[in-house]
Amino acid sequence: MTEDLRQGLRGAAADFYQRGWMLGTAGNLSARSRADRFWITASGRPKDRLTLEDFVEMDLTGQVHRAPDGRRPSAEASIHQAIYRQVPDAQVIYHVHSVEANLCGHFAVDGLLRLPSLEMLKGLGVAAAEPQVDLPVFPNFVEVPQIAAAMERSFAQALPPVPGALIHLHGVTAWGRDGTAARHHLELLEYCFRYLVQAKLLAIGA
Ligand SMILES: CSC[C@@H](O)[C@@H](O)C(=O)COP(=O)(O)O
Ligand SMILES: [Zn+2]
Repeated sequence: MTEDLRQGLRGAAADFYQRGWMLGTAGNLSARSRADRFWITASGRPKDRLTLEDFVEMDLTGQVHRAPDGRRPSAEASIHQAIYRQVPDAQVIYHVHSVEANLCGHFAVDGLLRLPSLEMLKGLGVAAAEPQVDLPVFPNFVEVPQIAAAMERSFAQALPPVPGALIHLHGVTAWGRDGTAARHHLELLEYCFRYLVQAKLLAIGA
């Protein structure tokens, strides 16, 4: 069972690497193994060639339970902890660094990125003819636990309108009730980012 979780994350990482979202070891992926524990990619590993030894099991307080060969958890594990603590439905979390996600950070106003008003947002849980959805954008503090704390404070007040968030000039994080849902959410957000960049190039409103 836990091997299945890690195999699922390996497959997702290889796929996201091919799309250019996890180059140069960028990004981190995790999956809950039980309510208060999750497997997460070890820090600094190449995401196109992860092995089963490239995952660390830890809990929601940050304590490491299994670390093959002394692997260290992702440097951004505190962000995963914060999301798992605040979003009970989140079973899988994907954090990637795409060019478009980082370009879109420049379009944010007061920490919010207005997503394009597309029917596809239905796949992110927003069913409206012309959806008006703002994605939260968090500052990229040098100390990662500060990013995690900002997210946790925000999510404790209200969860984002869609299952994802941006970190400014850093990357996007999306989650779901399983690997398939998390992947769909990430793909839909990335589609929105590409749309927004194209719309800006064409100088049209989104
Ligand atoms: C390519 S450097 C990117 C890292 O600083 C970080 O943002 C990242 O996403 C990967 O960190 P990691 O510790 O490997 O999980
Ligand atoms: Zn990152």
